Amino acid sequence: MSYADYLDLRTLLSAQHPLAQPPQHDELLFIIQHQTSELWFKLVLHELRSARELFERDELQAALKRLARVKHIQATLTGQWSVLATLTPSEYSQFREFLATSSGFQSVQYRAVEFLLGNKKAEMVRVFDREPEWRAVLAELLDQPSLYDVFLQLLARRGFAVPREVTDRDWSQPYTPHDEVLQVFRQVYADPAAHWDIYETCEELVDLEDNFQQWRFRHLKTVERIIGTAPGTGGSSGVTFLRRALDQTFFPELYAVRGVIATGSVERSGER
Ligand code: HEM
Ligand SMILES: N[C@@H](CC(=O)c1ccccc1NC=O)C(=O)O
Repeated sequence: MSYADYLDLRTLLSAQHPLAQPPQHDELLFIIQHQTSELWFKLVLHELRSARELFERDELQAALKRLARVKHIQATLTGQWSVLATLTPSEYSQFREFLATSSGFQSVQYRAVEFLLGNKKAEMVRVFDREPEWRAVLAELLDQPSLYDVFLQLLARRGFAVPREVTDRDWSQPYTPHDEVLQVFRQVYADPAAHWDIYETCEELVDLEDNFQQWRFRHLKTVERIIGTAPGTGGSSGVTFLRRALDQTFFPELYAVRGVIATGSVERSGER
């Protein structure tokens, strides 16, 4: 077996099909930027699914190893935006019309990562009505607990007061924050040494979300410099839509607890 056989390079390297007529030099960059992102999304999914299973089996250290790898992949994905940022508005406008109404909305792997991390949006499954295998993958993930859901179940098994409505619920629904969960994290963050592995896992999850937000931010800023405030090919408002995504959080109580710790028991003396 050769290098090319093992890696199936004939398939991989013949999968770039620029559409612009006359051909445009920069379309290959656009295609490869997306394809490499999709390859990394594939590995992120593989690692996150495994991390979720390890949480279910109470194998926290092994799960953390998976998350550490995901964080490095995210850093690569975020760094990669600088390659696409070399695409100027003039260059992009040479082939944008050939993309028609296709858009990142239709990335099944991206949506799968969002679902696994807990951003459940049932309506996004319908995007894949005409691609039944992909629709099935997403429908299955929609109905399964997210990484955060299984982490909260693990905390309940460890004896923390995580309410029943959190550990046993309709997983297809978006997660809603609970004060009881915030109190659990308050306990953990008030005495890290007493709950070290849990504390470490919480911080890994925050890193993961932080990295995800950095990817979103670089997407937004790259899009802004290439198409400004033009609406997206997928029918959204474009950068306004992308900016709103930055307000979303996968792990609400892990962010809320920071305010609690920062303020401690000190009463605030009026807002300014
Ligand atoms: C010139 C480059 C790019 C532009 C102008 C652009 C623009 C946009 C816009 C405007 C949207 C909102 C949906 C729409 O109305 O189309 C969007 C969504 C999206 N884009 Fe891009 N994008 C670019 C490159 C990329 C790349 C390289 C990726 C990597 C895979 C990507 C992944 C996504 C994803 C996953 C979404 C859905 C986000 C969500 O639903 O929150 N985009 N993009
Ligand atoms: N939404 C982009 C088009 C775009 O970026 C795109 C088009 C086809 C396949 C992937 C894409 N990437 C991310 O949205 C635009 O409005 O120009």
